Amino acid sequence: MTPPDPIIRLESVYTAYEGADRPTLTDVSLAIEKGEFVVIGGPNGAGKTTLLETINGMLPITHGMATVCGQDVRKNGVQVRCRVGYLLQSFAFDPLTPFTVEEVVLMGRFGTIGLFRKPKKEDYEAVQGALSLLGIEDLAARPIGKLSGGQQQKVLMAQNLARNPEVLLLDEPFSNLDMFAREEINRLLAGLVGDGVTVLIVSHAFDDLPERAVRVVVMQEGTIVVNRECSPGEVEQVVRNAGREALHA
Ligand SMILES: Nc1ncnc2c1ncn2[C@@H]1O[C@H](COP(=O)(O)OP(=O)(O)OP(=O)(O)O)[C@@H](O)[C@H]1O
Repeated sequence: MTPPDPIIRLESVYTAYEGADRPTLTDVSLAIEKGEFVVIGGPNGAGKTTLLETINGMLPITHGMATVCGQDVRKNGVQVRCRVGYLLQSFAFDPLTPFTVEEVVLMGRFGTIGLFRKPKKEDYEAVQGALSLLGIEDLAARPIGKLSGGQQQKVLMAQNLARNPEVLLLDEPFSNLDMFAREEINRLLAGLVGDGVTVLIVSHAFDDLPERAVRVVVMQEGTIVVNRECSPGEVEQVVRNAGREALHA
């Protein structure tokens, strides 16, 4: 039997921001299997967010090939984004944003519901399920803009989970969270990976990763310099070693 295709496959990908005179990602190749937990490290400006945006079909790929969930990212970005959850780095709502928490989480279902269609019972059930996974049912009726940064981050996580993503891209998801919330989200992520969801997480803090084998990817200057499996306890050392080697190169 032939093994299944990787759920994420990049082959010699170059990505450029609009108006930039040179590509931000250069010659990036990566194959991620379904259900892997991938930690992406590397210094500020190395291209970690750019890598997530590329996988999510948000940036023009100027060279190379990228498929996610079996879809060509260059041609079918919208279809890719329906199957991928993406938690943005340090996103904050305007205090006057006119939506409740429940409405913001329901927005995660829009790709499934379709434009101008009414949400169905199953959409509301998915919203309740996501709120309960994050332990924020009590916030459902609150205006999103009036919540704390950590609460907003949990709501955005719930929004992503409400769409039942096959791939979850998380850009520094712990930045606003207290230690208890971090532990809870980690348990949640371990459960999702156990259910076959593929998780990619950009982080600068590696102290409380789920207890399972992970793939660590280290980026520097727009390219991948390390890509290997290890235990969660080894991740920080792998990232540090890559940084030291770059300094002495
Ligand atoms: N919208 C943009 N337009 C042009 N260049 C950008 C844009 N966003 C990021 N860049 C550039 O792309 C490079 C990679 O940025 P990116 O945000 O991917 O880094 P990062 O590794 O996620 O950094 P950090 O750890 O600071 O979040 C940087 O040199 C940055 O200046």
